Amino acid sequence: MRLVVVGAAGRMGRMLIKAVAETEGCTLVGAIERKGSPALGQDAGLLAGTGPLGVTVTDDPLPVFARADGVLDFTAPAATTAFAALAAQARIVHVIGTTGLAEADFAKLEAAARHARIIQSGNMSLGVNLLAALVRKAAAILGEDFDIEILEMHHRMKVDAPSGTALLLGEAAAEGRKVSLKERSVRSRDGHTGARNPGDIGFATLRGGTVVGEHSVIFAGAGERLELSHRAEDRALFARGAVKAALWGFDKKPGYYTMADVLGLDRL
Ligand SMILES: NC(=O)C1=CN([C@@H]2O[C@H](COP(=O)(O)OP(=O)(O)OC[C@H]3O[C@@H](n4cnc5c(N)ncnc54)[C@H](OP(=O)(O)O)[C@@H]3O)[C@@H](O)[C@H]2O)C=CC1
Ligand SMILES: O=C(O)C1=N[C@H](C(=O)O)C[C@H](O)C1
Repeated sequence: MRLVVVGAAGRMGRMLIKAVAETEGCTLVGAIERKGSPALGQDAGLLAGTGPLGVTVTDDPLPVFARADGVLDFTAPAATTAFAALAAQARIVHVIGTTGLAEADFAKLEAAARHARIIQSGNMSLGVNLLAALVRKAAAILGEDFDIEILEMHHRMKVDAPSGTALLLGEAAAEGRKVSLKERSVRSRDGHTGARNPGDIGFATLRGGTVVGEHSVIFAGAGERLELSHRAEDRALFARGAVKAALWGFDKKPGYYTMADVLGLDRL
């Protein structure tokens, strides 16, 4: 499968280049960065620390998408919606790991998925997607007597909050409870907030150091507490998940898919 990495010089971009180079059946055919990036003109393999791959980083996605089967995209919301339109034009697979997407961005991705095969997830790891299935189940069984709080910690450079994973886990909890996350989520508390409303789903965000990604979903009941947690120890995990998603999407029809589809977890 011929793959392009966009946001090639980013923390995830470099991991993705390495993962593509290390995966049998995949070839890197393009690496894209934004205009003005110091990475432009460099060999993508040297950028990622794999040794030369003969692919030069450019800022012009159009000709690169035209010769690709798929694009791996861990960038930023404005870039991702623009890349989705190009992936739709080229009728290719678009794997999206970018987080911090707003409702309007999701609407653009849904539109692009009429022609592209979009696989989007706030977390590309098997562990987190299994955790989401477990959270859905626990929320359905435990009911509103148990307060749900979602705690996450990431490195100091992360720009969006709550994390995409925290929101994915919140959606799973809301689905389990058959409520709308939008209506029940509490994303911050400060000052005299009053007592907790039964049925709320709370989020707490920590940022610092080099933490790759840690998430806990806490079910706090009367006299007992259940905690389901995941700790990512290496970003390579997400990159391998993204490549797996691209390979899965190769022979699928245009549409909007998630990692639960890729991993077969939607049936749990
Ligand atoms: N779903 C998952 O499993 C995971 C998701 N993520 C998400 O992936 C995203 C990226 O994370 P991370 O790698 O740490 O962030 P970085 O900031 O290190 O990387 C993002 C890269 O994208 C580049 N970029 C931004 N806009 C464009 C554009 N228009 N064209 C080309 N390149 C562009 C940035 O360039 P510049 O620096 O010049 O802006 C940067 O090099 C975040 O949203 C993060 O939350 C991260 C890990 C796992
Ligand atoms: O920005 C990151 O680093 C990560 N982002 C994703 C998220 O927002 O959940 C996934 C992972 O936890 C790392």
